[in-house]
Amino acid sequence: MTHSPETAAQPLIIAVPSKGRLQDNTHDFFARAGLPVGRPGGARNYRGRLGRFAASEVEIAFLSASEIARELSTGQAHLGVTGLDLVHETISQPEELVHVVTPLGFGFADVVVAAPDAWIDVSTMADLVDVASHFRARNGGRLRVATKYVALTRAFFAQHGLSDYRIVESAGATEGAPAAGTAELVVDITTTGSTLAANNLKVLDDGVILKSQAHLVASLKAEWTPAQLAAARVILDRIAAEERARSHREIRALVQAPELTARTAAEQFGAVAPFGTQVGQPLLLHCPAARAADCATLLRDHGAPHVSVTTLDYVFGTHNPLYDPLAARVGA
Ligand SMILES: Nc1ncnc2c1ncn2[C@@H]1O[C@H](COP(=O)(O)OP(=O)(O)OP(=O)(O)O)[C@@H](O)[C@H]1O
Ligand SMILES: O=P(O)(O)OC[C@H]1O[C@H](OP(=O)(O)OP(=O)(O)O)[C@H](O)[C@@H]1O
Ligand SMILES: [Mg+2]
Repeated sequence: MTHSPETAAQPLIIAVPSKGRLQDNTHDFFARAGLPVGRPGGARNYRGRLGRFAASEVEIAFLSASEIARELSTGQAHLGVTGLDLVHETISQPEELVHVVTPLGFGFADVVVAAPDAWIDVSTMADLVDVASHFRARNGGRLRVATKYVALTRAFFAQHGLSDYRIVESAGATEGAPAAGTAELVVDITTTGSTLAANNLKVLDDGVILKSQAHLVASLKAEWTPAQLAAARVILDRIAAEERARSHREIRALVQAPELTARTAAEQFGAVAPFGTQVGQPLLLHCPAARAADCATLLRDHGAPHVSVTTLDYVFGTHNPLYDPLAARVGA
């Protein structure tokens, strides 16, 4: 079959961070799902491949985390890895433009409001509202807030009834602004808190605007062809299978009444018996990892002389908890 240029297959485009702290974790995340990110031509090449997909099926776009949020909102990428903070900062109506597929368990950071330690009377947003009006009366100008999270700051301050302030856009070294005399307050991201502490700043008690981590995010603005959806399904299947495997343990034991034991393990620990139960055959359970040891004890109490607990690589099921909601939202 020949294709005219208009009908030639368009690949599924996945945007991944090309630098910064999300990059390595993103590559590890795809590799765990058996889908290594390939970058032929090295770090200067801005297009790559995923796993064994042909270039005509899946294309990787290497971008910065904030560009990824933007490309998802305009539909230039179908899927992308970026921080939730950037999704909310960059996209004005995230619920309408993107679908959050799953959190990824890395890139944790809080977007916070911080004030100088020396402001001993200020520990809440309400205190800040008080200070803001006095500040204006005393200094003539408005309280200045250094940040690159302009949209998040505006929305959060409005929510707390704080309007007497001015934003000073800051691209880097934001925490240095108060000491440098260019702002009184800071809205920035913090992970360990050491940068804030080093700059004699404190987070307000109710000053956490957003708790962020890296997420896999899908675009609702992109055009989703059947082929692109099919590729997304394979990818999300692998990711879901790996996630389920990582969060569960396989437990095996010979018990006298497997049916009863399986039911008890389900009730107490949320374990499932994916292959059913049969008297005289070892009972095989998949149990949430955190409860696996307790579940093993239960099996011993139910007469098992020996219980083995192992890790899993992949667990594929009929339902795909990641793909199904996406398909529903893009109307597939
Ligand atoms: N300690 C941290 N400091 C900054 N960002 C962090 C931290 N921990 C996690 N992140 C996340 O990393 C993402 C930002 O990544 P990165 O700095 O690479 O992107 P960028 O802001 O687009 O690039 P640039 O900083 O060059 O403008 C955000 O989602 C942020 O929440
Ligand atoms: O709470 P902490 O663990 O101290 O981390 C927070 C700091 O880390 C980031 O800066 P980064 O070092 O990435 O420099 P950047 O401003 O150039 O992004 C961020 O902008 C904060 O300044
Ligand atoms: Mg940065």
